[in-house]
Amino acid sequence: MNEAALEIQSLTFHRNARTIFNNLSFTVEKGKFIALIGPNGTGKSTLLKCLAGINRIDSGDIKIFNRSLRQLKPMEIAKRITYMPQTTTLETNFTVQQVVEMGRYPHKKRFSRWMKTDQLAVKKALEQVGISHLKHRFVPSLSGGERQLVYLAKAIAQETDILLLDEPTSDLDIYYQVIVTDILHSLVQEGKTVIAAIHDINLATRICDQCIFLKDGKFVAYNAPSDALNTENIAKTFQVKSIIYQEPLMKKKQMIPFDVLT
Ligand SMILES: Nc1ncnc2c1ncn2[C@@H]1O[C@H](COP(=O)(O)OP(=O)(O)OP(=O)(O)O)[C@@H](O)[C@H]1O
Repeated sequence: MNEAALEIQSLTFHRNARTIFNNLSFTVEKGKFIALIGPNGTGKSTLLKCLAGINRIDSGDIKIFNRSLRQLKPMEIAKRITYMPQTTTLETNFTVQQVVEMGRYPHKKRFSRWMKTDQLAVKKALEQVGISHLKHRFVPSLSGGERQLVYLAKAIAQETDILLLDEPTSDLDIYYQVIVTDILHSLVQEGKTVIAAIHDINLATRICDQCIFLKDGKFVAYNAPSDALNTENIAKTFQVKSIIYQEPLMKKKQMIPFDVLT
């Protein structure tokens, strides 16, 4: 097993007196791509926000590369973890370039100068995501999919070891789904750890190293997709009947939902 990028020990989190997670423990290996799969309202975004230090957990501990989040200041966390939210509606009138530059803020001291490394990181992220041509556009003028790419570029420009992405492909057409999937793969190849909430089960299980099926704050499965993707886990997680088949060209399991369980 690789070094642990994240160790979650007995995580408990309540919201408005409701328990979202109770004593949840798991480990994420460095350099793995984890897909977080589960129904609406089951806690995927909440979990990502806990891991990013945005949601303060009630008890337990989250360690990133062996250091507890509790010991780290927000700027220190932001040098190690990028969190890309699900909602990409930014009303403020920033250009694409300015938003991607915000990814560099954790690396800057107050009043410190903009360095060549910052400029290069922004340029590289814009190019990698394929949105250099949009850099002077104002973000509110972009389509939903274009905005999602801007936020991904910002996350990449932050140059962290761990990326937590909430629905990074939900607004994208199939062309950009493939582009973004390739980008995420190359980040993982570089040794980065990616956890992404993804609703498209076939996409998620095709591209990840391991997937978490989450239901009401509990793990139904945390395994390689070839093991985790089965009719029982789909039924337990989504209350849906499904057919699982082996796609012959990619040799990956895929799923067709066909009825709800009553
Ligand atoms: N700020 C908030 N205040 C109160 N309740 C919240 C808040 N954010 C989320 N919740 C509730 O916490 C639960 C988990 O929400 P969360 O957003 O984590 O679900 P999710 O699995 O990401 O769902 P989706 O797939 O719909 O995005 C839901 O019942 C949601 O209504």
